[in-house]
Amino acid sequence: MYCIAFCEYVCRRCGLHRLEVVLQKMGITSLFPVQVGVWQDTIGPGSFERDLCINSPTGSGKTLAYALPIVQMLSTRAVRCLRALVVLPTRDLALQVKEVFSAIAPAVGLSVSLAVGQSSIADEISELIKRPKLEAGICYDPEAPLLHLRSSVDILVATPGRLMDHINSTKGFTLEHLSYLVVDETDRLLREAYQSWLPTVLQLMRSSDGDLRSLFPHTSTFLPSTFGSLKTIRRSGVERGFKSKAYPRLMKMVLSATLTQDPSKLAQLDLHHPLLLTTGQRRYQLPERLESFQLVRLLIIALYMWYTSTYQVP
Ligand SMILES: Nc1ncnc2c1ncn2[C@@H]1O[C@H](COP(=O)(O)OP(=O)(O)OP(=O)(O)O)[C@@H](O)[C@H]1O
Repeated sequence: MYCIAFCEYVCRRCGLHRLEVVLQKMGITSLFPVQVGVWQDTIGPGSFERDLCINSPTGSGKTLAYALPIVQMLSTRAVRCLRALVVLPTRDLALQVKEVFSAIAPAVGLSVSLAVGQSSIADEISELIKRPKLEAGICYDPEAPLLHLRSSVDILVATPGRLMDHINSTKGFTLEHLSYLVVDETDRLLREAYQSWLPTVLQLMRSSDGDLRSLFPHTSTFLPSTFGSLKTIRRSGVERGFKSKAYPRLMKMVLSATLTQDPSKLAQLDLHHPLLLTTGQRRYQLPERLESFQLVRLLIIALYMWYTSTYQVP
């Protein structure tokens, strides 16, 4: 047990060093405030225990803020499967984010892919799904190939429409091992439903195989489990469910330059004890006079407590 923890610690340190080298090559010598904030809340003791809502202006470095901790956390993964999904509303934004991941992830042996509209879905499938090499004398049944299909990527950057295409029709494409979900440009993605991608993704990650069958009766994507007996242990936290049974939890990060504070909209994301990180100017500020009032009120309370304890007022 301690041995595994120690090996993991050593691997993480190596991964961190490799990431530092890559960042230096990219000309990044220090982290922007949002990147420091997210790193502190995701790496280290208690990491990823809460979902994060990040509200930070355009150009403040949000992409690297989530890319760095995700790549660092996945750097010790033993088996390749789809563990992180980043969703963006447009193809151009997805391309930009994919470039950032592609710049850092290979340094720790992770592979990144893109799923966006206006590009060949066949090319995407061949990049996303690994087919087994046919060995001499072994003939796989083409009608039952799912046991042999595996993800060739660890991280996928996608737009909602193409993501839904893969969910509905790409054999071997599964979200069952997902540990991190990033919803970038959240406001925009929540405004437009895009084929109900969000409830679908959330449902897929919660459901048992039985539920999936009823949800997608026409697809064979999930049947049988692509990885046979392999079960993902999402180590970034557990939730207590029915009868306090613990089950692994997906970590979510939602970001925007103008993040909605409307609880009914945020509720769609099903966030777990969300923590709001905000940089730049505060969106809502107390009027100056109200802050002075708050200070005076605290002084009055302190004086009252001192008076009642000193003179033992009943
Ligand atoms: N720590 C850093 N040091 C120097 N440059 C950085 C750092 N982090 C990010 N950058 C650069 O800052 C620019 C803006 O970063 P990024 O696109 O991630 O911002 P953003 O907050 O995601 O903006 P948007 O809201 O437009 O998506 C990029 O060119 C990126 O390479």
